[in-house]
Amino acid sequence: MVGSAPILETRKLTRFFGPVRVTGDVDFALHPGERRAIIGPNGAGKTTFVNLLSGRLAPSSGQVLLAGQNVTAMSEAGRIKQGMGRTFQITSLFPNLSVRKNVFLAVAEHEGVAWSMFRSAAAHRDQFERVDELLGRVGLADVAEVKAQDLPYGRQRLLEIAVALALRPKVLLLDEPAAGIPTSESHIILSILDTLPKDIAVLLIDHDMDLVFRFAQRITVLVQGSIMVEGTPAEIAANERVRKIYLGESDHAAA
Ligand SMILES: Nc1ncnc2c1ncn2[C@@H]1O[C@H](COP(=O)(O)OP(=O)(O)OP(=O)(O)O)[C@@H](O)[C@H]1O
Repeated sequence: MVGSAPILETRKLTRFFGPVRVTGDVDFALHPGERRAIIGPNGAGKTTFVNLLSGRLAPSSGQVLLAGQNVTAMSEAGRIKQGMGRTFQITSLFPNLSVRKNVFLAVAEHEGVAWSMFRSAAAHRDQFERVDELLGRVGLADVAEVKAQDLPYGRQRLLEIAVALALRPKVLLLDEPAAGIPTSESHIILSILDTLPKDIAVLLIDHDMDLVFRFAQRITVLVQGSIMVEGTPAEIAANERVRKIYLGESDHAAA
């Protein structure tokens, strides 16, 4: 990773809401295949930062670069086409369609294949194989025919990951994939994250510190919209300022 060009980068990225600076002068770089987490106290600006990366929000100033290309003015849809994958806290699934159909539509969209009721199954064989592979990867093969809306919330989050992967992202932004999942089950998310293709850079935001510290190779700590410190999980766990400001008294010795 050292020496490789960043796949995702921000330069002096800044966002105001009215008079309040919620993101301030953020210089950030994520490298191909990296496993990174962003942590910070409530209101630190984590979700705003991800929204600026994905194009959901426009910055007040500064730049976002994806694979070296300045995408600051590009729409969210445009960035997805360029390889910026994302899961959403608010689900973006088709609730009435089956798990399999949700993933199929994403695969077909990515490959530019128009879905037709009148097409033979054989014509879609490659897409069906890809759908099966993705369902297996996120552990949803056994519920492939269940409607998305009938899945427990945690498994809907897994389906979102499958849909995001169907678009073959270079970068995957995961905003609270473990939200709504009991802490005792967050290891399921971790094991899915472990199976993600190694060439995809993954940026995780989550409040589950066990998940964050087990997942990340590096952690970026955001405080009041700016990067306070970056480092390995061991460095962050040992950082006095982080412990005081964010982790408090709890001990998250890097697992
Ligand atoms: N659309 C908006 N309009 C005005 N203020 C906003 C808006 N969105 C977020 N904020 C403010 O920006 C700050 C950062 O919010 P953000 O949701 O990005 O933080 P966060 O670190 O993701 O918080 P949490 O950990 O609680 O999810 C907060 O003070 C929030 O109230």
